Amino acid sequence: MIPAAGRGVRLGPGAPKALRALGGTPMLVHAVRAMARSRAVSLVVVVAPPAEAAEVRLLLGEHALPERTEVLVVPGGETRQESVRAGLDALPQDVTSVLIHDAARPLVPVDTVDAVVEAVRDGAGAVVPALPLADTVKEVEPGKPGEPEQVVATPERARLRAVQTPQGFDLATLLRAHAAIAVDGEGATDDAGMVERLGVPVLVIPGHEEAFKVTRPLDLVLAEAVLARRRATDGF
Ligand SMILES: Nc1ccn([C@@H]2O[C@H](COP(=O)(O)OP(=O)(O)OP(=O)(O)O)[C@@H](O)[C@H]2O)c(=O)n1
Ligand SMILES: C[C@](O)(CO)[C@H](O)COP(=O)(O)O
Repeated sequence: MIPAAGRGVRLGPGAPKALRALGGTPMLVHAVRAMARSRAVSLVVVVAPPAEAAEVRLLLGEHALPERTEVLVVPGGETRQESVRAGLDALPQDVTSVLIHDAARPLVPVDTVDAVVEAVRDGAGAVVPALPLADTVKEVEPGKPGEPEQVVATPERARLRAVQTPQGFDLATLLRAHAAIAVDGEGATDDAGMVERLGVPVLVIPGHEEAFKVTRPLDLVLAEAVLARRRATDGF
């Protein structure tokens, strides 16, 4: 499943982020192709910005994908979590495992996708690809408006990871996590975060530098450079 219904406010004004061009092709198309490159993926559910769902259907019809890949487009919600919920509701009954991948991570290598799949097939209830941090991270006490923040703690960096997507799940476990959050939970910024709260172990596997999220304008500059290098060396 590819949540793609965000506006991309941090990227600056323009079309919804998933529809903005990367190397002349919408970011969403790159993300769908990145997932479809894995032979384990037979269905891609795209969660589109509600106002652009018809446009997204047309767009995906116009761009080549492997023949074995079925694509379904559903409208998303106000938050990423609501969009993922909409995507889960659209899954066919026979699905037992799901990968959830941000449209905003268009350049994830297929080896990373396959490594997540393998870990789920090996029995993990939830799997996240992750990388160690390069910066030191501070926990802060947010000040009142106009006042500076104060540092309250410095978590031990060696124990921290920056988490990427695709995140892989046993579908029943993820559905249980969503149901629990709907009853009494605060939202989570990633899908594995919800599963953690059930007390289900979340397995960490190595992420990849090229699976970075396009969030701010400089990320788009980096994505263009990575794509140009791939096109020059790998021809895609
Ligand atoms: N209501 C939402 C919000 C986000 N997403 C998706 O979740 C992924 C990760 O979100 P992010 O990169 O934060 O995207 P935006 O919400 O678009 O970014 P911003 O906060 O800058 O607006 C993206 O693929 C985005 O399209 C979604 O499907 N539905
Ligand atoms: C799911 C995610 O990409 C994992 O790092 C991230 O939490 C999404 O956060 P965003 O604020 O919606 O970009």
